[in-house]
Amino acid sequence: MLMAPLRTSILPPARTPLEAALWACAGPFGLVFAYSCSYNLLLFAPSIYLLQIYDRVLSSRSGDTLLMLTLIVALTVVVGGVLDALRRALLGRLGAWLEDRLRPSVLAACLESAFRGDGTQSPEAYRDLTALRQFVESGACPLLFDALWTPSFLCVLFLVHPLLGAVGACSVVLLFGVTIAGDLVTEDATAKSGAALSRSYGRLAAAVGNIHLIRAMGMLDGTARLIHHDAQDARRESDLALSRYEIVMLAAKPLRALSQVLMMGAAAWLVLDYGKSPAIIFVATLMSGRAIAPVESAIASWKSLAMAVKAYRRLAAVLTVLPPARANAKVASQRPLSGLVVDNVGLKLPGSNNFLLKGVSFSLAPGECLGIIGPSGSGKSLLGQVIAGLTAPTHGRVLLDNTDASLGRSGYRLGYLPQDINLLGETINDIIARLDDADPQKVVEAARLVGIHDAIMRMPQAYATLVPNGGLVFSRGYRQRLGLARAFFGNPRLVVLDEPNASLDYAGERVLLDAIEQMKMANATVIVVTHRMGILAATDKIAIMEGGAVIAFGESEEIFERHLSRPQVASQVEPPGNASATANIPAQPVRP
Ligand SMILES: Nc1ncnc2c1ncn2[C@@H]1O[C@H](COP(=O)(O)OP(=O)(O)OP(=O)(O)O)[C@@H](O)[C@H]1O
Repeated sequence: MLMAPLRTSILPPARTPLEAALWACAGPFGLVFAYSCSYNLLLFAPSIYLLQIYDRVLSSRSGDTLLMLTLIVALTVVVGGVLDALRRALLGRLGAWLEDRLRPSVLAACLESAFRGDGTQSPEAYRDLTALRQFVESGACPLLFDALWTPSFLCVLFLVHPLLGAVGACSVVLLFGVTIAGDLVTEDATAKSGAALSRSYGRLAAAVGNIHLIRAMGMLDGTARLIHHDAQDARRESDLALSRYEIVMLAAKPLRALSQVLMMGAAAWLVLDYGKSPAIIFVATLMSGRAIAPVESAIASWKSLAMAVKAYRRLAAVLTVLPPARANAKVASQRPLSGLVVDNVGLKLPGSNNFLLKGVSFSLAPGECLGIIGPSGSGKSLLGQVIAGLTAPTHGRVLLDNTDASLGRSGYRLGYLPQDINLLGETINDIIARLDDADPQKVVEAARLVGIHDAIMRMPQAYATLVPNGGLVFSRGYRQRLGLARAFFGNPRLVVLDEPNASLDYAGERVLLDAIEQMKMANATVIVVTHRMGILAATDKIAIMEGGAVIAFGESEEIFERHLSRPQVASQVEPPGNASATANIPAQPVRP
């Protein structure tokens, strides 16, 4: 019951998932605050006990009063201990809840941020979530609540005598100043150390991902040296931060001892000159101890507080790039099919005036297949990526059934086969089903479509066979077929295939032609980027690209008639490995 996060109607609407999660924690945090208030109130008990002993017990010499007072104070100490344990347990569970609640949003935001080209921040932001949980769970949090009571203890000192209050307040301010100074002098080195450490982790992750290449090319030592240098930089900067911090903190201990001596001296002077009860010496010492303790503890946990604040800021920043809510796939599938419209699409790199794609416009009906051909570097793959929604165009737009298709906003299931096939997933099933918990029958259908079902069934665990190293163990042709099965999986509305037959043999290419025909029959719009003419037999339209622009577009027959030579059409599917396949594409722009 304690952990049921509250979200009451009096709270203003939260804008980000981080704010929403923190608002939801308001109730449990309030409870921790209440426990802390009770705990700190109970800390006054020993001082009152001392005053009572001096004022009542010693004068009356009453053993019963002493026993009663001692029992009451013992009870407050026990209750205080229980409250302290309760608030720590509550914070522990709250930290875990906060992390679980935020993880999906933070992961989505990290991946989106990587997609938008700011991938360096992603792993760090993901680690920040753990840092935030660790801070909430740590003892630093209760100390913050305790520190709120420092003014109350100082007030009591002022009430006893302004001189005692002044000594206590000066001690607190000086110790707090030392803490701030410690943070300021280490800020720069700590930031540099964190950046170098992130760099070394990033390099290690990249090295692990490319370990075969690194070993084969003899780059192991060089890679290890780079990572080592980054780690050394990180340690050097963190040593620098630590030594600066320790120098500043050298002042903290004597300052603490001095404040105690001054407090006792001032209290004793008040007893001598102003006839105050000797008990105020003990009360003053106890109260100043209580006022200074949270500040002193905060010195120890200042670092974790500062780091938690930085982690919070980074998380808040990364969560602003959350992907737009996915369009409802059900609604998308109910939309009337009107086809694909590529409207004056242009693409240029940031800070450059060089257009990689220029004024590309065409439209395709549902169930039509377009072949994109052209010389190397003409922009075929880039156009495929823009149509598939992997890259947003800087000019123009791509509409699928009258809905913006850029960055996957159409809500449709899209199929994409990249040139460099990266098979993500632990098993064959994962790879084809795109890591989804999909109907096994649909996975089998996709595998059958590209003709690899029998080969999969011959594997030791069929579709559950583990695929190590992203499928690098498989032949290129087999990986290409797995990539195709993944692209065709789940009846996609739009399929973009970049060089789908580059590694296929003659039989594989025939199967691919059949698969594309089936996709067309299911009303999918299919785009094929290719250098090899055989696959063009499946196309209804062909676009020829040159220098980022479409220089010819039309019905396949017409394009073959006007721009490509007949013999290749006649063969329909040529034997694989025909290097002269693009030889008939005109080198000079030809206007349709
Ligand atoms: N991320 C990028 N940054 C800068 N330039 C890029 C980027 N991606 C592609 N290019 C450039 O855009 C141009 C078109 O590249 P693209 O890969 O689309 O060519 P292509 O026609 O598919 O070539 P190929 O047939 O060899 O695959 C090339 O000059 C390429 O160098």
